[in-house]
Amino acid sequence: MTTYLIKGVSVVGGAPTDLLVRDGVVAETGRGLSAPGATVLDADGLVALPGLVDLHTHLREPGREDAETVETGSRAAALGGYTAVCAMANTSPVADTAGVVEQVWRLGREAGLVDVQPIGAVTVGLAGERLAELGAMADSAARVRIFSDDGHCVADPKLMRRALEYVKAFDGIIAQHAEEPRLTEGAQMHEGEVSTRLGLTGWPAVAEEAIIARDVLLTEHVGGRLHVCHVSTAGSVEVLRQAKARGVRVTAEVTPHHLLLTDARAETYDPVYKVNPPLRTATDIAALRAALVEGVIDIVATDHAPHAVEDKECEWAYARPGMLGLETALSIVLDVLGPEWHLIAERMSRTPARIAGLDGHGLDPAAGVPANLTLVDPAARRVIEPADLASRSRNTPYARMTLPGRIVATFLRGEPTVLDGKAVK
Ligand SMILES: NC(=O)N[C@@H](CC(=O)O)C(=O)O
Ligand SMILES: [Zn+2]
Ligand SMILES: [Zn+2]
Repeated sequence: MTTYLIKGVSVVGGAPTDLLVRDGVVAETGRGLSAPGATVLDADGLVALPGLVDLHTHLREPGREDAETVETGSRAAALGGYTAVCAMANTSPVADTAGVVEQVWRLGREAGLVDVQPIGAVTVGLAGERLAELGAMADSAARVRIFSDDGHCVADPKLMRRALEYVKAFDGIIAQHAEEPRLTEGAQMHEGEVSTRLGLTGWPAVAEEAIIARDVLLTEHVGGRLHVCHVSTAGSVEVLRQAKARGVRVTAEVTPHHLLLTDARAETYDPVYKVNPPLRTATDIAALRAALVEGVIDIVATDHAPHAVEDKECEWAYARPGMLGLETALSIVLDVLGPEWHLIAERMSRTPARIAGLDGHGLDPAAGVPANLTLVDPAARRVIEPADLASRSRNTPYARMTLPGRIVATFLRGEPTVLDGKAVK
């Protein structure tokens, strides 16, 4: 195993120091370190962050390997500065058994680019009718702790209650895709001024807010743990704020795209902007940004949702919802929050690692800590070229935009997965 001496790096925005990475851990830190035989990386001007952790990634394997695989998605993640991702269950077959979650977990190990932690489905086939084998998935080699029917809402309140209750036995979490299905039948975009003008069926904010309100009450009632996926409205923020003030064990995520893009993008009729929940208004964006700073929203999660060309380059109404996120997330957050390194580390690494219970992740680089870290060049600016992305899909909403920040290197347990901005394998 190669030893690396990272020279002159700012650890989470602090004064420049050196990091000696040896045998999978940060062996030493301090100024003017020397280590004969070590590979020296000049990190002048770079910022070291704990490796990013994504609580919401679609890797599409098994079933849609034409859109992404565990390996290609893992490479995209490493290039984005991630060292761990949680893989959503809406694959084909659905990850609703110990067998499927173990397969995804094993594929992640084989790729060896990030730690892939499978999320299990809440209901069999995501059909919302009966609970999947939650206990068997928890006991499997994949040790599943987060369960989600993401892509679908667990709409039946009785099932949701039973799921929240069941996973308490192993301190599990239900991650909800909050969308009241009756309120979003045929929905194409955010319900508001723009949808009215374009004549597209609207997805009202209340369809999200009503489910979150119901679920925090259910969670409070059973004493469970709830995580709310891709929060997108100002009203949802208020529901979460009240729930947290009462001490309900609820956490929430926001995606980079919901922090930056508005429903006005739909005016282009380019389905690259079609996503679930839909892009909202500037007022929602302002509330989401403030909530992220404040901590009412705990984390940024990408909801990286690769789709094959034929599922995206078609008429808006027929296009699948979802957009890529892993390779651009840090740049968008940097653009939105500015170089607030502690906040970025908190919202993109420490807290998601803690929620998911990922040992060895989310820890600031310090002596004795597993070397899961990423080096960022905050001064760099780059133009996003879809063809250059490592993802197998091309559905980025940031094509040809110039974004701040570049991932220079990523280390997983002391082994580089990215060096000089390029994937190592
Ligand atoms: N976000 C999306 O628009 N799509 C996701 C599903 C989901 O996150 O709900 C997908 O799997 O493509
Ligand atoms: Zn979802
Ligand atoms: Zn998703």
